[in-house]
Amino acid sequence: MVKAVVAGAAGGIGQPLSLLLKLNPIVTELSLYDVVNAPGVAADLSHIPTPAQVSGFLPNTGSQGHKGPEEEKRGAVNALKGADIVVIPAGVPRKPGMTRDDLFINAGICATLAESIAEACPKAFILVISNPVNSTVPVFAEVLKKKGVFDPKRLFGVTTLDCLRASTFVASVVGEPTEASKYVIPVVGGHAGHTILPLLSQAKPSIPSSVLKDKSKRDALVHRIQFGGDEVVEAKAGTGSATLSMAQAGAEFADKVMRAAFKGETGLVAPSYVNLEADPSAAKTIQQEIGKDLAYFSVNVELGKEGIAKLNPVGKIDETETALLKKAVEDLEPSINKGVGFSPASKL
Ligand SMILES: NC(=O)C1=CN([C@@H]2O[C@H](COP(=O)(O)OP(=O)(O)OC[C@H]3O[C@@H](n4cnc5c(N)ncnc54)[C@H](O)[C@@H]3O)[C@@H](O)[C@H]2O)C=CC1
Ligand SMILES: O=C([O-])CC(=O)C(=O)O
Repeated sequence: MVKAVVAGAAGGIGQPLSLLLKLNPIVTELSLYDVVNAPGVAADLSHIPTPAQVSGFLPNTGSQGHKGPEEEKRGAVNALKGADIVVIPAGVPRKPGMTRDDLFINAGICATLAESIAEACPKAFILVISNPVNSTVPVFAEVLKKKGVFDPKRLFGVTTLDCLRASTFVASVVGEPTEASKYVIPVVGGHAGHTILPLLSQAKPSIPSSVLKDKSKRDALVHRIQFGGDEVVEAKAGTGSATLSMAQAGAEFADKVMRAAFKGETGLVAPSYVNLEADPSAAKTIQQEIGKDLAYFSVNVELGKEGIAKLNPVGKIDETETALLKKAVEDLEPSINKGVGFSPASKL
């Protein structure tokens, strides 16, 4: 029996993500939480004949009529009770002209949800989608630490959309647009602009040197992967950011985490933005590779029964990537510090 929770389930990502989790046969219970409309989304999905039994929760569930921070937490705790995996796309998306860092207002939402998780399901795998991921993952970790339940092996920043974009854009540039899914490109670093570092030199199958050695082609490709989110934000012209591709990305990553944890599948590897303490000996190697003692970084993660089984080193990178890595680390550090230093309004 596997209980999955989506927090932010009524939103642009939350709805299609909840649909995809409803279609995943590993999930037997699907609990949807949002500050609006979660019961409606739950009623809708509940008519699909798959194993997952669906329910929806609002902040004031269990104590009608009040919607203060305490009520919000109570509703979330009801939704989260006994969860095995929690996927979190709760929070405000970007509008044109904004950076992900401008979404730091989501830190408060994340801190409140982290408190509820600490109380309701401290052992759950936590998959953070809410931006800015580079800071919200540290926010989750700090709250969980204060509550004495932090397990770095169970906390994941979801960066899968960067990998999907890398596959799609690489396939298009090499002239194989219909073969996108065969390209696997590790994307390391973080999830914002220059912190997104696609390791094109490690692509499988490898990218032809006619692309890799052509500076303008390669720079354009890297830029498109790093700033792919902006393309969608601009195309949506003020109505939001990537939702459908993100739902697919979130569902793919959640599926891998669940297959490793609950089905015992081995050899499942995917990049994710994690606290490097999840694998202390690998952390040292990674920090040496990146030239800085960052506490968080996205690397290829080997998934297992307890979440993170092993962190893979960045590995061999070429000269172009070495320069990109320097910039990624520079930009990532302040975002991590901002998340670590965040003080939620409520007393933890
Ligand atoms: N990690 C990634 O690769 C990506 C992350 N995102 C981020 O995901 C987040 C959500 O994006 P969208 O779904 O497009 O936004 P949206 O505005 O459509 O949906 C967000 C949902 O969160 C809910 N919400 C707000 N406060 C809440 C709380 N305290 N508890 C539970 N739910 C709450 C809202 O009611 C809404 O239904 C944004 O921060 C966005 O930047 C978006 C795309 C990719
Ligand atoms: O660009 C945004 O704000 C949403 C996001 O993280 C992405 O699409 O990668």
